[in-house]
Amino acid sequence: MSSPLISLRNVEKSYPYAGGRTWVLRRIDLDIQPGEFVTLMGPSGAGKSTLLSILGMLDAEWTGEYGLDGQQVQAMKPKERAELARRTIGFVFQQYHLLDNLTVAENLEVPLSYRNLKRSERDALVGDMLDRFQLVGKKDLFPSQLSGGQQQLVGIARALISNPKVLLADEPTGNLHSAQAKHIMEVFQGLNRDGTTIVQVTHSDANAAYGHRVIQLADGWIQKS
Ligand SMILES: Nc1ncnc2c1ncn2[C@@H]1O[C@H](COP(=O)(O)OP(=O)(O)OP(=O)(O)O)[C@@H](O)[C@H]1O
Repeated sequence: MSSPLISLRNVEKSYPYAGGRTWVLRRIDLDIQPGEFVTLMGPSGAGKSTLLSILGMLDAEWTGEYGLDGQQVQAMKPKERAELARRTIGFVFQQYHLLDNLTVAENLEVPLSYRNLKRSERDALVGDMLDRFQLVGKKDLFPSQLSGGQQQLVGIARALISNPKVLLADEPTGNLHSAQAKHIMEVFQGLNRDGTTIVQVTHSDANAAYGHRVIQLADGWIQKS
C-alpha cells in the first residue's frame, strides 16, 4: 500500500474551562490514503468541524503529530504551514465564504494571487474552472445574484483552482435543497474518481453514501467500528 496522504497520531485539542480544560478532540489516530473519499460523522459538538479545521490548517492550536503529503505539520512554522496548505488543500465551507464584492471570475482568481502567474495563465485557469463547472454564463455576476447551489459550485471551483491533492468540505450541502445537494455530491464523486482525495463532514447518510468510509466521532473520540 502507498504511504498515507494524511496521518494523524495522538492529535488532541482542548480549551481552558473552569480552572481545568474541556476536551474537544482526544487521542485521534487516523490515516487517509491518496484517492480515498472519507466522511466524518457524529452528533453535534463531537468535534468534526474542529478536526477538519486542523486538517485544513485553519486551526494551529492542537497537540500531536500531523503528517500531510510527507511533511510533519507540527514541526513547521506558520508561514511554511500556510504554503503547504495552499499547495495541498482546498477547503469548501457550508456558508460558501465567497467575497460579495467580487464577481464569480474574480472570486476564482483569489487563490491564484499568491502565485507568480502571468495574466494570461491566470485567465486560462479561471476559464477552465468556469467551463468545468458550467459557470461561463455567470462569470460577471456577483455571489448575491446566484442560487445557493451555484454559489457552492463557485466555492468548489475556487477550492480546486490550485489543483490541491485534498478537498476538505464542511457540511458542503448544509444550506442546499436536496436536488442541489445531489448535484454537489455527484461533482465530488467525479472529482474523487479523477484522483482528488476528499474528506467531508456531514450529518446526511445520503451524502455519506457517496464516500468509501465513515469515521464516527463522539465527544472528541473516534469510535472504533
Ligand atoms: N472557543 C471555544 N471554547 C470552548 N469550547 C469550544 C470552542 N470552540 C468550540 N468548542 C467546543 O468544541 C466542541 C466541538 O465543536 P465542533 O464545531 O468541532 O463540533 P461538530 O462535531 O462539528 O458539531 P456540529 O455538527 O454541530 O457542527 C463543541 O463542544 C464546542 O462547544
